Amino acid sequence: MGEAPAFYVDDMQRSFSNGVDLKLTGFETATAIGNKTYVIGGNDDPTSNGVRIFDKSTGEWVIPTVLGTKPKALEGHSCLVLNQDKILIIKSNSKSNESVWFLEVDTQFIQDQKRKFDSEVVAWSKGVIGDAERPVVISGPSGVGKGTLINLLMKEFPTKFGFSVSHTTRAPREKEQNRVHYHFTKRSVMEEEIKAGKFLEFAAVHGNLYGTSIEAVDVVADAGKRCILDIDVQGARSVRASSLEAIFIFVCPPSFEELEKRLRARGTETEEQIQKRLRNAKAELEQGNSPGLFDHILVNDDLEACYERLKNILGISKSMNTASKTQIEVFDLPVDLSLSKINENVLINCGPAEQSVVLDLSSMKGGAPGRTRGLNMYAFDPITEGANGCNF
Ligand SMILES: Nc1ncnc2c1ncn2[C@@H]1O[C@H](COP(=O)(O)OP(=O)(O)OP(=O)(O)O)[C@@H](O)[C@H]1O
Ligand SMILES: Nc1nc2c(ncn2[C@@H]2O[C@H](COP(=O)(O)O)[C@@H](O)[C@H]2O)c(=O)[nH]1
Repeated sequence: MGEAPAFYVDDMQRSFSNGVDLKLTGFETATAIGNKTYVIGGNDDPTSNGVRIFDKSTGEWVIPTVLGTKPKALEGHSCLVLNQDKILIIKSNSKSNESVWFLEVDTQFIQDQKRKFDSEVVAWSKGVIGDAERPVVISGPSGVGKGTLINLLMKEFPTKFGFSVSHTTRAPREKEQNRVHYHFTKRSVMEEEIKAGKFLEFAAVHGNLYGTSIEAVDVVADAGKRCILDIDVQGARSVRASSLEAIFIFVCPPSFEELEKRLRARGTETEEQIQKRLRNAKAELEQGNSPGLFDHILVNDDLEACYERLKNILGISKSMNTASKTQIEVFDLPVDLSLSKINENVLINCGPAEQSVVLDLSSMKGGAPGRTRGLNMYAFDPITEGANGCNF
């Protein structure tokens, strides 16, 4: 069963932790793990960013750094502690596919971030019902044709793929649009955002800062699309070390001379910038072969042939554009619900008049920063199905 939290709520909806009034407001909940009580939700107070922590050992409140994209309008919800390192949050009065969230409070990722920030850190990840397709990281030297290949893919499969719009401190090129090709950003602003933990990865590339925000990847996932990231080799290494579980593809030119020809023919860089990019390309081509980093090496010789090979790697064909996705059943969750847990199953009790819902966590993977995928959710009638060998 779910662990009993070390707080209680009196008749006046006031929660106490070791005798201290937590002064819960509105839709806030309090969940205790060890010495800490996590107060979640409420009226989107910007100073607490939706999470505040009462530390019983010091008797002090702590406002943590909150990473990841938090749920919108986190009003009524129920919480359950999982593995003492994360809190499962089920939003009430919501669609089941939007209802499952995790707040990581002491996972390996959080422990690493706490060391980095030298302060209290928590991170949101959205629960995805079913197994969303793995994001695709495409790397390779400047001018090799990554953007050209990605454009072909997005044009042919507009409903299937979404581009992760990076941040950069470089100036826009003539036809580049802010928020479409990049989020063009001042270095000082981007540095602040990096410090605030908003980036999945970032790197200094050809003298500018580039980075993928957690939000850029979440926006694509929220649109139900498979995310494509066009990032350099350093960025690929960081993503490899994260929980994103992407497919990594390195694009090579047929020769160094051909790479230089393409970069010059594109006509977007000064001679000095071209020289810098070509110098960096040598190092990148060496790193592209680092063991364990890239899953596939793609030589972009003939564009059409290379594009076909890319589609093969991604396991797609033209017919997939129209093929319907496996439908996941969507339930309405009521205003009042409660949670209990047995083994890997969470029972979402929806009240006597409603069918209950089971959230099966056994195939759960991923996590912050990103998504927690592989969840299974189905309606459950405890009266008729309880006797039929279900796990409850
Ligand atoms: N297979 C190919 N054969 C010939 N030209 C190509 C091929 N692929 C791409 N190009 C051309 O090479 C140039 C560079 O391509 P592109 O801008 O896509 O490179 P990129 O890898 O995205 O570069 P960057 O990392 O600098 O953004 C473009 O002018 C493009 O039209
Ligand atoms: N680590 C990251 N690298 C990125 C990101 N977005 C783009 N890039 C890489 O930068 C170079 C140069 O790009 P350009 O648009 O200035 O030609 C190229 O290799 C891109 O792959 C990012 O978010 N993170």
